[in-house]
Amino acid sequence: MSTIDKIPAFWRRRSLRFWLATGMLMSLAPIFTFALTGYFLYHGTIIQPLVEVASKQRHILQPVQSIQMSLWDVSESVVDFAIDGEDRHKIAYQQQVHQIDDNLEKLSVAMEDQEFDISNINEAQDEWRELVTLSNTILSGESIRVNAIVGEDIEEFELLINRLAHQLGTVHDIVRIRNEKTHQQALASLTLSEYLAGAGLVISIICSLLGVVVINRSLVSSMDQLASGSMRFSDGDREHQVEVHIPRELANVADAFNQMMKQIREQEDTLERMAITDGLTGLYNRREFDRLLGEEVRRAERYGKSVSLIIGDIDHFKTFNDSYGHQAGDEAIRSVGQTLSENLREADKACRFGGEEFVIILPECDAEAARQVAERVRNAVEARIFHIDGERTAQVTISLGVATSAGNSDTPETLLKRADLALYKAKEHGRNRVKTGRLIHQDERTS
Ligand SMILES: Nc1nc2c(ncn2[C@@H]2O[C@H](COP(=O)(O)OP(=O)(O)OP(=O)(O)O)[C@@H](O)[C@H]2O)c(=O)[nH]1
Repeated sequence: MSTIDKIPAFWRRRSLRFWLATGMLMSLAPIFTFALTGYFLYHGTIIQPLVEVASKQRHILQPVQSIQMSLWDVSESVVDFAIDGEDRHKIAYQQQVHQIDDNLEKLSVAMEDQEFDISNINEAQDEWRELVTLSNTILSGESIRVNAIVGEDIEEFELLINRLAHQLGTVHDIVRIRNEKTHQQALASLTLSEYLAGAGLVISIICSLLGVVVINRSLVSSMDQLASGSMRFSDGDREHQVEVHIPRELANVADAFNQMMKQIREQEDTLERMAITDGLTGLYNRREFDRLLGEEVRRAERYGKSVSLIIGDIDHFKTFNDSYGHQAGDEAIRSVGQTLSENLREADKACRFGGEEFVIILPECDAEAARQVAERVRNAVEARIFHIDGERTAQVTISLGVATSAGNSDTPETLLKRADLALYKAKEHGRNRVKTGRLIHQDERTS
């Protein structure tokens, strides 16, 4: 499966903006999510209960504590009055009574507001009223000493004070217990929030890493591919294709790059072909022939095989040119070139040696086989009728010289020389014929 097949169609060709936005969203989404969740969680389960606790503290526990303090002042004023009968105790008592009345009222309203059971507070109010009645009775007496009656009243007064204090203590405890419960719940929520914040942090880090991967996959690795593709091409790897599919912008660059590389490849191929071929016939040119002959002679030498060489020259070509014109001469050369290509094996290499001369390299081909090839070519050239100016037709013949090198008997130059001598003989013996060159001696080769 190629890389492109692994990318679902939806993701292919998505723009750079899309990938950057996706990467950023992946990084930031968990942070926003956890921030919002955290806010609602903190607000609903921690802040709100704590605010409630503080509010209860202020609206219930404060009046309770204030009443409890005032009760001791009331007790002190009444008892002191019973002892010394001074009016200042009455004044202090009245002030405390007002305060306790006020606070009891506030307490009752606050507890009702906060949906507490107010039976205790009602009982406390009843006991307070009883206490006020008894206190008023004590404070109306003239004695400055504690007599028997006042003593009884004082005892009952203290009993009532204690009961009221106890009642207020119960109210205080009820509120405190509920506050503690709320506090505990807030603390549990705080712990849960801490875990969630930890998990959120981990998820945020993972998502941020995923965001980095998305940006890396979409941008950095695509750019790396482009860079490595350019490097490979400059290092000579002409077949490498840059595979970039995301983001769209870089995929377009990759497409343009691949297209450009294809054009360069094609131009290079054309140039390479032009450098080794002859423009008129499409056969190998003289330079390539020199290289190919050297290569084949060396190969034959190394493996102890034979290699043959045929040189052909169009007969009376000067006369042909003079009769039909230079363009017709070119047509004749092209026609002979095509005849050669059509009558050779794939391994054989036909070249235009220059002018109206051709050479054929026949690897792993002995003298007799080469002679037969030359004969076949000669016949084919003679039989071919070609058009020279749209209307007229013409024919040419060709003389051919053949030379064969067995093992290390020849160098490229001696093989060529022998084939050339054979061609000369073919011309001498009347043209349109094949002649085979004799073996050259060692001293001839080195001279
Ligand atoms: N049209 C054309 N003529 C060429 C080309 N190259 C060489 N010639 C001509 O080919 C002719 C070769 O003539 P010669 O070397 O005298 O030989 P020939 O007339 O073929 O006689 P033989 O080879 O002895 O049969 C010359 O007139 C060259 O000008 C070419 O590319 N095109």
